[in-house]
Amino acid sequence: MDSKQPRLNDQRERVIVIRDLKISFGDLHVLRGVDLDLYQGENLVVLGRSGTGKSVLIKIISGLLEPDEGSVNVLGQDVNQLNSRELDALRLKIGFSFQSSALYDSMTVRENLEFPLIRNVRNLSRAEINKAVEEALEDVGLSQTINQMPSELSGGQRKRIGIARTLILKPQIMLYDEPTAGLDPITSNEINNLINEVQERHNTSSIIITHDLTCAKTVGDRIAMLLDGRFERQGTFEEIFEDPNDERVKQFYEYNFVD
Ligand SMILES: Nc1ncnc2c1ncn2[C@@H]1O[C@H](COP(=O)(O)OP(=O)(O)OP(=O)(O)O)[C@@H](O)[C@H]1O
Repeated sequence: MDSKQPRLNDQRERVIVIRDLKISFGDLHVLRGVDLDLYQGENLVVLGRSGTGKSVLIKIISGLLEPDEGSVNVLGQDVNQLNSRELDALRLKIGFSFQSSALYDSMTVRENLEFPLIRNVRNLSRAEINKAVEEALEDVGLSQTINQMPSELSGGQRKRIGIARTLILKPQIMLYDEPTAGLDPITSNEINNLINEVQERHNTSSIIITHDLTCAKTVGDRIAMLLDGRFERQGTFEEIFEDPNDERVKQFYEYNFVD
């Protein structure tokens, strides 16, 4: 399988800028000086073994956790300086696709998609809501499921609907936490393609956290590997994995299967 041709924006506008980020829990120094840039329109894959602090990083970016040191700027705003109302407004511009973001089983697909709209956007007409739901379903290629219940859908379809529910608020940044976890290779491939389609259609900037190197290779314009609390290695998939001498990188590669 070929790697993705990196899609790098000429103007290189940055939507996330993180500098010297540090956080510890007691004696556990999780992030020890993280520097990271996310450029407009790119897919950045964050790789790292379990417990290296990937979820902590996402929580800091979204203002759910405060770092001990360092700066986090998201869409031009210093996250640590925002009050709770400003943070809520910023979070509406970020789409979270988490493993735990399950659909409501008692609601149809349509109702699941309407839910974030009705809760977060005031004064929408019925026609506007219908249009937004239809567009979001088209985005994920599942228009025909609009009146179905989540229990009638496959795991991959549910995942796509979950992503549609996030896209309906037209986020500028997408954060995908292990998007292919628990999915078979064919369904994983569909989700990887969807991540690329979302990027192309909406020019969204995304961080994709994954252990899955096939996912990293398929969706990543750039890969950042979290090692010992820092992004010591950043680059294209080939750049990251071409150095056979770095034992930690090698171990990670050998742990996975990439065709
Ligand atoms: N609120 C907290 N209080 C104490 N320790 C925490 C807290 N949040 C995270 N940790 C610890 O920080 C470390 C990093 O956790 P994190 O969830 O970010 O790992 P991860 O890289 O996302 O792992 P995985 O790939 O398994 O999800 C872990 O050792 C975890 O126990």
